[in-house]
Amino acid sequence: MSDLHTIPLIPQFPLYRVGEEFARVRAAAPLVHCLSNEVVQSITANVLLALGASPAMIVAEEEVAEFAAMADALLINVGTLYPARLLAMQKAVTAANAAHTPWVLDPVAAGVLAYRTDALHDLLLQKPAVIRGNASEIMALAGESASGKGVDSTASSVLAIAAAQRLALQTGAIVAVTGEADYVSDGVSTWAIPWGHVLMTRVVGTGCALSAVVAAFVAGAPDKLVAVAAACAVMAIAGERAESACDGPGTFLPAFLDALYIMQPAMLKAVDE
Ligand SMILES: Nc1ncnc2c1ncn2[C@@H]1O[C@H](COP(=O)(O)OP(=O)(O)O)[C@@H](O)[C@H]1O
Ligand SMILES: Cc1ncsc1CCOP(=O)(O)O
Repeated sequence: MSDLHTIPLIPQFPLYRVGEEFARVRAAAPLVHCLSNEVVQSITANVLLALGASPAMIVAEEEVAEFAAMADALLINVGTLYPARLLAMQKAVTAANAAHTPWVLDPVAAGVLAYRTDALHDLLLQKPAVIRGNASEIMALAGESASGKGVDSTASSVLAIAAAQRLALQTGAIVAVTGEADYVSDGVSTWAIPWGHVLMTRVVGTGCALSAVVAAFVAGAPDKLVAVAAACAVMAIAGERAESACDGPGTFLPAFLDALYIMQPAMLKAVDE
């Protein structure tokens, strides 16, 4: 585990680049094939729609390969994993790789349960473009003896920076570790995304929806590291704005969707200049 005294200084991702990436995604309106968990389907689809992307939850073993090849990006989230779903995921990933469709892995509760942890290690061999998880999940995948509290992290993201960098080098994926601040790394360069609000952890699915947004941003991206950092920033900034317009978790969710919908790429540029 990293030691607080050895945490490197990580540069903050510039807001003007968030604006540029957001403009690219809004213009492209990417089609995102989501094989997510059964808890977060609705918030995931709504977040993608509010942003301007097109979600499709195509999950049947008979259909996933065909759809992964026509989508702009694929999301694999193991939150509610069972054998039939895992088989569909493996077929979707194989087809995505053959069609050069980038895919994102959300390793929900990695390290907590043996079945999903074994499945995740197999999926890692299939070259995800991005891995997005909380600190416990990223540390577990990087080989540390970390374990979350079910689907939640028991560690701070700042303590998982080294694990994220190592996992990126091991897999060739961009790794995003999220929490109080988000850190995005390709193993060589690392960006910090300092925005967000703790209320985002009091409604289910913000992390899972973020992984879907990461998939939307990575579709056709000229620079995947920049795309993933921008995706994290857009969600975190929307979280801050929603918090100031709500009373608690019940009103946070609609305020969050509104914040994503209202957000304009040009506004993000202007704040930084
Ligand atoms: N303590 C916090 N303060 C501010 N933002 C947070 C905090 N915890 C999580 N977030 C934000 O919530 C979103 C989901 O992250 P996280 O809770 O780490 O994912 P997961 O749901 O997979 O555990 C991210 O955009 C992150 O920036
Ligand atoms: C509660 C729960 N149980 C299995 S998957 C899941 C959703 C986790 O969503 P998130 O980590 O984004 O809050």
